[in-house]
Amino acid sequence: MQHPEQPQRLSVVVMGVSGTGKSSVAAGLAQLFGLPWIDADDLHVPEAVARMRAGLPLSDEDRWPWLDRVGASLADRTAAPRGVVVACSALRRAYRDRLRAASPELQFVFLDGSPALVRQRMEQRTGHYMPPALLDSQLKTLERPDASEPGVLHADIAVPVQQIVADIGARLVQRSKDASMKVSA
Ligand SMILES: Nc1ncnc2c1ncn2[C@@H]1O[C@H](COP(=O)(O)OP(=O)(O)OP(=O)(O)O)[C@@H](O)[C@H]1O
Ligand SMILES: O=C(O)[C@H](O)[C@@H](O)[C@H](O)[C@H](O)CO
Repeated sequence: MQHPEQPQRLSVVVMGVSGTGKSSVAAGLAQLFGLPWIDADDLHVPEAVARMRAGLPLSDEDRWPWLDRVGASLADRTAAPRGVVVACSALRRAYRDRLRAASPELQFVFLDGSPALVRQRMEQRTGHYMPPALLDSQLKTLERPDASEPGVLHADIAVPVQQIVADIGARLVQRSKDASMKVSA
C-alpha cells in the first residue's frame, strides 16, 4: 500500500553495525511506504560471506566493489521508480559518501544502541552467518555520523521495531514536506 503522504522519490539506507536491526527496520519502512527493500547482505560475493562466517572482518578492498553494487541498486530507477529502502552497514563516512555519489537524494537512518544490547540480540538470533565475535571489529570500524553529515536520522534501538519505523517514517515525511516548501519558496 502506498503511504498517504508518499514523498517524491525516497532513497533510504538503514545503517549501523551488525545486529542493530537494519533488516527489520528497512523491511518495516518499505512496507510503510509501499516500496521494495534490499538487504545489502545479499549483494556480498560468496567469498566475503565465507570470510565473515570464519570470523574475519572485511577490509576496505573487500567493501568497495560491494558498495558499488549497493549504489547501483539505489540508483536503479527502473527497478524502483518511486524509491527503495536498503539495509547496509555503511560503517565509515567514506562508504556513505560513495553511496551518496551513486544516489544524490540519499538519506540515512543510523541505528544506534549499546554494544551490550546489540551483542545480546546477535547471540539470540539463529541462522545468520555473522558471528557475534565480529561485533568488536564492526564497532571499531564504525565512524558515527555527526552533525556535519547531511541527511542522517538517528534512531535508538532500545525501542520496538514498529516504534522506530513509525517515528522515522513520520520524520521522513516531514523532511520531504520541508524540502518541497524550500523549493517553492
Ligand atoms: N528494535 C528492536 N527491538 C527488539 N529486537 C530487535 C530490534 N531490532 C532488531 N531486533 C532483533 O535483533 C536481531 C538483529 O536484527 P536484524 O537481523 O534486523 O539486524 P541487522 O542489523 O540487519 O543485522 P545484520 O547486519 O547482521 O544482518 C533480530 O533477531 C531482530 O529480530
Ligand atoms: O561492512 C560489513 O562489515 C558488512 O556489511 C557486515 O556489516 C555484514 O554484512 C552485516 O552486518 C551482516 O551481519
